[in-house]
Amino acid sequence: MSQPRRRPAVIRRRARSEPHSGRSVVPEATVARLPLYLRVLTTLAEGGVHTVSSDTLAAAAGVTPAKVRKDLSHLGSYGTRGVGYEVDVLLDCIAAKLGLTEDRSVVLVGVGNLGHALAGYGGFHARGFRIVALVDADPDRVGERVGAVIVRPVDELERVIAECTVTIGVICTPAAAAQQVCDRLVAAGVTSILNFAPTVLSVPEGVDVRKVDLAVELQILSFHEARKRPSAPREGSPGGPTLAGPGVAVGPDGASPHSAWPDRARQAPPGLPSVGPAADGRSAGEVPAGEVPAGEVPGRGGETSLAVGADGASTDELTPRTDRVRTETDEVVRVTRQAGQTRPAQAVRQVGPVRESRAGQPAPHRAHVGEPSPPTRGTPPGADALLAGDRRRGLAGGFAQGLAGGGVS
Ligand SMILES: NC(=O)c1ccc[n+]([C@@H]2O[C@H](COP(=O)([O-])OP(=O)(O)OC[C@H]3O[C@@H](n4cnc5c(N)ncnc54)[C@H](O)[C@@H]3O)[C@@H](O)[C@H]2O)c1
Repeated sequence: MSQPRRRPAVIRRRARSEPHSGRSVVPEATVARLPLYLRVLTTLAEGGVHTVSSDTLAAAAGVTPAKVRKDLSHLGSYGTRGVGYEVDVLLDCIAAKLGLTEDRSVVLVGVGNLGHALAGYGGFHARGFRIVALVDADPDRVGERVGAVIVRPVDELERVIAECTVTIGVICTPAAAAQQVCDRLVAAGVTSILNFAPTVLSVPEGVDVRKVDLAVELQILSFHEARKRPSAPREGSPGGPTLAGPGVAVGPDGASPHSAWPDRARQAPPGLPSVGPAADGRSAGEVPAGEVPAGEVPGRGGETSLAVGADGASTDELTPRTDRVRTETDEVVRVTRQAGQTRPAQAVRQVGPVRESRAGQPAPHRAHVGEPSPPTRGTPPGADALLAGDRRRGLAGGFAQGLAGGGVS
């Protein structure tokens, strides 16, 4: 079954040119941030903005300007001093690097609660991913229509993959069935798997697996909640965790690796893994000993501050950086003031206090209506307004809506 290719207008237009031809290795952490830049750039391009500074791009993506410049240098894109990056060119580069100049066909296995929500989410198509087939083992589900796709029996998995030239499989089955489903996907030619089942999959070399676990994300948030509001250990819970200090939970053996960071020392013990992906998209292994662990920001008094990402749903965008919160707030304040609105603070959801800049200095500016905001250096006219608007829309979280209601946003 061959479907006509449909790309988002902006990316489709970009596909004509191919400015990036390099085959250099791009670090995984950079790859993880490229989709963030792509989303920002797409918004800018759709709004008719031609250039963007690294400062503006960084603020919108939730990373530092230095990180933006470094990331983009891996693509051979250096921008122009005083001008910034050409939005069109950069969009081309990133789309090409991510392989988004062609549509990717996806098969989803396990059309239960989660599978339904994912299959019904329209945002994947807009980003170049078509769920071309839905497969389930339950005869009662077979024949059901979800969006434009009809659920097929799992017996047809191999045939579906061959028919639709599927290269990406999404597993939404119970954990017990996931490995077997994975094996079948791989045997049928699928080389990339997105696994939602709470189990570790074993795959041969050449097959990539990404795991999504929202419960893990909640647990990480819980970790920070516990640090913000340390509570006394529950009495009478033998074997349960005890508190060795403010927010530092250790197991009965005193050696829980994920929670053994001293609250104020702000240093990851050498050799211990991070509890989650680093704020800048690096994997745990990339955070050198001595650097602030994922989910933490340096600050006085052991404070931790978290900013929910622009779409409220992405792991990579859960960026615990005080300066990002402040920057976004400032931009939203400025834009909403221009628009004559009076309640800009609603546009930023912030978990935890924001008291300091990353350098540990008192914050020069807090967002209050009527307060002047600092100018953003090198920002082309319209870019900030566009991005602030995007962030406001993003807070509604199309993906989250899809998950909650199974609807298409
Ligand atoms: N990663 C996350 O953040 C996250 C969030 C929610 C649920 N989950 C996981 O996603 C999975 C699905 O959760 P759910 O609530 O949708 O469950 P569900 O029971 O509603 O749906 C599971 C579906 O898989 C089908 N299935 C079972 N075995 C199969 C097989 N061998 N081949 C094909 N289909 C098969 C079932 O018929 C059912 O339709 C579970 O493993 C759950 O733990 C993960």
